[in-house]
Amino acid sequence: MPVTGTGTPMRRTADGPGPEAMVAVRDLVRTYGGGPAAVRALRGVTFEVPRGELVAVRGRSGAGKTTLLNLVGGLDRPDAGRVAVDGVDLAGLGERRLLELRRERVGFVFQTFGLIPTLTAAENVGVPLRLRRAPRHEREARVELLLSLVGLREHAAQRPGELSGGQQQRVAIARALANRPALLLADEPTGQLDTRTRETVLELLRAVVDSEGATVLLTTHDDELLRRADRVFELRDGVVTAGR
Ligand SMILES: Nc1ncnc2c1ncn2[C@@H]1O[C@H](COP(=O)(O)OP(=O)(O)OP(=O)(O)O)[C@@H](O)[C@H]1O
Repeated sequence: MPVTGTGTPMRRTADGPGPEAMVAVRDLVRTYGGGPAAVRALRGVTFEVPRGELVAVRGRSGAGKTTLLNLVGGLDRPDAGRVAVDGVDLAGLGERRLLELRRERVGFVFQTFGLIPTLTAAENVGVPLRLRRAPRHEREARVELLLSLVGLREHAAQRPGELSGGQQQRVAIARALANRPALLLADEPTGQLDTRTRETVLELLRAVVDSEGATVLLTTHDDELLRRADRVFELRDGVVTAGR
């Protein structure tokens, strides 16, 4: 069973992103607050994420990485500039269409995990499948596969409060992959993992890109993850530059 994506590996472009980039960001500006206390998190960010690549954004704490992922995922709106996902300009979408795009095309791994505390690990992973009313047998098979891929089969019945930070992070990754998103957005997806589980997650992220044709945009400080990325951007002083 495919882990994610469309099932068809996407075309790779050797000489940079073409017009059909999965994510295209132009002159993105996001300022929090106003007056002298205003924080200019993004000051004109432009970059593209080609389809079928694993792209990493690095930058110091507070550089604006989470802000950028939230804008790409349509969880927040920019003050200026454009975000297009899969050729769709997010500015042109109302809240309902944005929600549909997120549910159907995008998987999120948040730094804070965003798990529902009253649900078990398995139920959390199954949430996106319930939302799209997947039949029960499909849901159960998919949840089981994903939990074993992230090494958590034995923890299926535990609630987030009964799991370690690293285990919760892996539940969040499994949940983000539940609907086979074309685009996976992940904020520091290996931040809480030990060496062994980190390797599992690194391999999983590569697999969703290499075997399933998904596109991954993530933020990280993890050198090993940066090494395995197809492309690295650096976010510094509110703008993005090529990171390597
Ligand atoms: N809701 C908010 N209100 C006010 N300021 C905010 C808000 N969210 C973020 N900021 C500020 O915007 C800047 C960028 O924050 P962001 O969380 O995007 O950084 P980051 O690169 O993800 O950091 P980290 O690596 O620590 O997660 C920071 O200075 C932060 O304090």
